[in-house]
Amino acid sequence: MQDATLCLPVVDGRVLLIRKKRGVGAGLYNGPGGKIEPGETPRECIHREVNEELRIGLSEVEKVGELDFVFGDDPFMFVHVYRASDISGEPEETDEADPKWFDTDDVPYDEMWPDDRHWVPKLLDGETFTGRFRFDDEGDDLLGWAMRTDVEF
Ligand SMILES: COc1nc(N)nc2c1ncn2[C@H]1C[C@H](O)[C@@H](COP(=O)(O)OP(=O)(O)OP(=O)(O)O)O1
Repeated sequence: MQDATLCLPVVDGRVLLIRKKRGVGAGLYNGPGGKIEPGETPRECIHREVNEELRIGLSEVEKVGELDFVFGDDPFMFVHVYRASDISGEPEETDEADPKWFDTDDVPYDEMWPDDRHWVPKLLDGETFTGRFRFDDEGDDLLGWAMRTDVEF
């Protein structure tokens, strides 16, 4: 199982997403984030990844979720999810990511991983959650999911 992180900065009624340019989920909108490196904490990872992908800093960062992704019968990724209420700097396009702000009532779910429509609204509503999402072998179709809310981290 690969551990990873994901963060959605939500500032002034808008959420900052990236159009992923390479790797897992390339072409889709997602929050910035990535795989946790050996010896790194999840919190250290999300600050590093956001800086690498967008050249910005995060502030008022809280952990709000944990997502467990399964492809076929195999564990795929365990993702620590953060919400940031502020950023420092101006998001820049890099070779990994193209940033874009969206109104929180206009999130582009049709261009995101299919699990996102189940947990992103909870994050935007200030809820905490865990979720387990089971995809087909290739990770194309979401076959089933289960979520809990009001979780303490
Ligand atoms: C399967 O469903 C997923 N849904 C969502 N919303 N996000 C997902 C899903 N699977 C993975 N992710 C996220 C979790 C991480 O934020 C990234 C992983 O991306 P990547 O493998 O490209 O991570 P990096 O460390 O940036 O990769 P390289 O440095 O090796 O390019 O996707």
